[in-house]
Amino acid sequence: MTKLRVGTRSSLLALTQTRKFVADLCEVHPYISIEEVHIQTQGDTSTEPLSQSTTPGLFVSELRSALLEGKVDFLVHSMKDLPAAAFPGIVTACVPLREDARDALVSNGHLTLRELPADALVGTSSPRRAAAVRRVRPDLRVHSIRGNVDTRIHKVRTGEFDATILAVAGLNRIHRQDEISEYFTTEFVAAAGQGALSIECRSDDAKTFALLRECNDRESELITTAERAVLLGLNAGCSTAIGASGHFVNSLLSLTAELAVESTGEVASVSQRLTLRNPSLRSATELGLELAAQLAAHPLASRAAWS
Ligand SMILES: NCc1[nH]cc(CCC(=O)O)c1CC(=O)O
Repeated sequence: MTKLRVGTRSSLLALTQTRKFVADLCEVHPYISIEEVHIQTQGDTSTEPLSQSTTPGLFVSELRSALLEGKVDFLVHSMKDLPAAAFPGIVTACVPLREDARDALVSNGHLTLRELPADALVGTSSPRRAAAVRRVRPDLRVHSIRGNVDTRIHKVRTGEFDATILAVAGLNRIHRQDEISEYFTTEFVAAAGQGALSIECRSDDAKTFALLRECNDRESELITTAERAVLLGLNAGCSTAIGASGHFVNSLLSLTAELAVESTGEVASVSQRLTLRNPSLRSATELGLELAAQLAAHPLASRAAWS
């Protein structure tokens, strides 16, 4: 019996997705036993608006320290919470099959964004989502909202906010999809890596790497690699209103990226498709970097903040 310890945050979403991954892993490797280690991060305790944080990876640094110190053997992250740059001593062992990458509106009265009354208060701490609201509904108010997914839904249901935007994947995972009043498909582009998990282990731990690797989904890995390369190329941080969304069309990897000005909602959008049928992680990265270069050269880029 191989024993492994998994490090996870202890929010409802983090625990649910960790347990789902562990269940899938145990199906592939029935002789493994997994111990769950809960780790609190600065992101769980701080009340400062995320976009004003100067520490990249607020939700991950304690988790990665525990991994490097040998307190745990692997980590389950929401990929969206990870800074785009690689971390020394740590590798992505696998990207499991990605969930729904879209954003959704949770509102009182089950209204869509276009149906919300003028002056309605929308809670979001994401510059990308704030820009989207300002573009579609410049007459609404946008304020920062903090807390876990369940807390944010509660803040809408108790009337503190009229609506909030959340990832469909997170709502699905905690079985709160009934709260959704609108799915955003064409209005704006979702965050790079949204809906995907990133499973990490120490780069010198070949045995754990090999076990985890069997849970990799190649398409999810390629798509999210391209999306995250857009962040890398722009050196984007939490304050950047940037979206990147890839998918396979007839076996070709296609990527769209959007950079917005948070205060006005103005947006620069670029798309490109790889002509290769079997892309490598390297060619997926190059596609993302190419779109980042196009966005950086856009006249709007000088007014779109990035750290
Ligand atoms: N810490 C924010 C965060 N990180 C991952 C998700 C959702 C799940 C996902 O994208 O995988 C969320 C909440 C949200 O944006 O609604």
